[in-house]
Order: sequence, then structure tokens, then C-alpha cells
Amino acid sequence: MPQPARKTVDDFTHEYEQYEDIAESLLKRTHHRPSLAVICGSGLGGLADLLENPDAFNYEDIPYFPTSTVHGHVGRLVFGLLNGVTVVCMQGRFHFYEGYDMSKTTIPVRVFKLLGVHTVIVTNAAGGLNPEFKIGDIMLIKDHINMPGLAGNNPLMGQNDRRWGPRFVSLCGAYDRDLRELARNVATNLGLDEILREGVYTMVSGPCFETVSEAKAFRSLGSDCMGMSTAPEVIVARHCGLRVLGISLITNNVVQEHDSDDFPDHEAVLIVGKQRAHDLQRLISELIFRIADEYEGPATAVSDVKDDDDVHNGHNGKNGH
Ligand SMILES: O=P(O)(O)O[C@H]1O[C@H](CO)[C@@H](O)[C@H]1O
Ligand SMILES: Nc1nc2[nH]cnc2c(=O)[nH]1
Repeated sequence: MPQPARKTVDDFTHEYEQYEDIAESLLKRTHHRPSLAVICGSGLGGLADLLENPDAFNYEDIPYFPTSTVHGHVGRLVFGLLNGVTVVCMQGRFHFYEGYDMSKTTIPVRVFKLLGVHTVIVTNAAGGLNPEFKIGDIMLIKDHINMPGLAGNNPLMGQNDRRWGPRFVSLCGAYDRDLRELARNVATNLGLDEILREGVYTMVSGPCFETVSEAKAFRSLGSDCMGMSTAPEVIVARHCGLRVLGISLITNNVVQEHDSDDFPDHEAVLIVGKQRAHDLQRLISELIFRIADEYEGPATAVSDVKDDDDVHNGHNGKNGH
């Protein structure tokens, strides 16, 4: 009997039932029931190889999923145990510059919600703008500037399905303050405080790296580092009430001098990712243990979303208030 054709990302029209379809197909194929998710940035996917009792699914084998096309993004969803906690890891993410609609780059985030995840750790490789940052520093994201979003490319564009969240989403406190405090404490305990930073991430669409003048402009706007991801995932996560911790690895200095001979290079980004992989893995692994211990339970039930969504944002009240 011929197998039915896989439903591809081109068939995806954002119906709630399609997300359910994806989640069900995964839950049928793994006994793991994760409460935490990790999105691994460029060169940071080694974390997923540490999971015990793994069940790994190539993105090609998941209904409606986009596929990874960027070097340094393996393209697998891996379920398993990290430090005794059941997690699901995206070993590679989707980027807008790969040609996917913004809302398709974030499909996995809503799937996480349906899988029972309450907290997402979003990681990325980023270029440092803050002159105090060094290559190899780890930056906790306290906020973002979403350039594509400001230009009209927001993943929540289009009709709003209230089963996910409200029409208008507050992004105040999107990067959970308590989780950042926990991360600082964990980093100190692991002896990583010397390389730990905190700051603002700016997303540009890519795939070009920014010009020197753009970099200078973003620095003057208060940005500490730059990348081509993360903001859409965080928006969708907050929309459906997931708690978010964002971590940038500073893989290069963004050139801010017109006469400089330096230039950014993706292969160099991946090398720094490899060099810092062990420290990041220690940090995330310990954080996951502590989050599971201290924050168990859903951040916000989807059904908590009120009808009057101009007033209620349906999110965990401790964020952004
Ligand atoms: O954000 P992640 O996926 O970590 O990757 C970053 O690294 C790549 C550029 O080197 C871009 O994709 C940028 O977004
Ligand atoms: N935009 C941007 N993305 C990156 N990802 C890793 N490094 C960089 C960088 O310097 N700029």
C-alpha cells in the first residue's frame, strides 16, 4: 500500500487542529511528556545529544514542520531526560531568512504548549554590540528589539485564535525576571559569573549581517547584541502563556568602525559555539533541574484567557506587572 504523502509546511494554514495533529503524532511516537523545551541556536545543538533515553525525530518526519537549511542546525526534535528532567529540544531552529513566513518559523512553540511544556529556554548565537562584551560571553536576554516585527513581520499577524491567547499581547517582562535571577544564581554557583552578562537582543531578518551604520544605530538604541532569530519564538511563547528564558552566546563582535578590516562570518560563529558548548550545557542542564524543581506547573492555562482580551492578556500575572 502506498504511504499517504507527508503533510508539508506548505499545507499548513495555522488551524488549531493542525497544531494538535503535530502534537498527537509526536505523542504517539514517544512516551516522554516534557514540561520544558529548549531551542538550540546556531552551533549550540550539542545539548540535545546529552539527553538520556532519547527519542529523536527529523523535522522531515514531523507533519507540517519546516526543515532546517542552515549549517549548524541539525534539524531534529529530541525528547529525553536532561539532569533527570523530561525535556524536548529543537536541535536547530527555523529562521525567517530561510524563506518561511514568520508564523511558520514558530510552529514548534505552539506544539510545545500542546505537549504540556510550561517553560521555554531560547538560545541563540549573537554578535556583541556592547563594548564591554567579549567573545564567548553568555548574555541573559532581558528584552528585545524586534526589527522585522516593527516593520510588520510579526508571527501573530492575521486572525487571532483565542485558544492560544489574546489579540493584543504585552511583551513587558517577556523574558521572565525570576528565571533570569535563577540563571544568575546558577551561573555563580557554576563559576560562570565572570562571563555572564545581561542585555537587550536586537533581531534583524538577515541573512545579511548588518552594516556598520546599522550596527551603530542599534547600539545607540540600547541594544547589546544582534541576531536573526528568537524574537518571534518569544512572542508566540508569551502569547500562549509559556514562561521564557532567553540566552545569547556572544560569538563575535559586531563591527562598528567603518575602517575596520573585521567582518562577521557564520563559520566563526559556529566555532565559538563549539568552544563554549560545555559551559552552556552545564548552565542549561542545572537550570532545567532548578526550574523543574521550583516552577513545576503550567504558567497559564489556555482556558484562562478572558473574553475581554483588550483588558486581560491571559498571562502569568507576575510577568510584566
Ligand atoms: O539565532 P541563531 O539561530 O542562533 O543563529 C545566528 O547565527 C546565524 C548567523 O551566523 C544566524 O542565523 C543568527 O540568527
Ligand atoms: N545579525 C547578526 N546575527 C548574528 N548571529 C551571530 N552573530 C551575528 C551578528 O554579528 N549579527
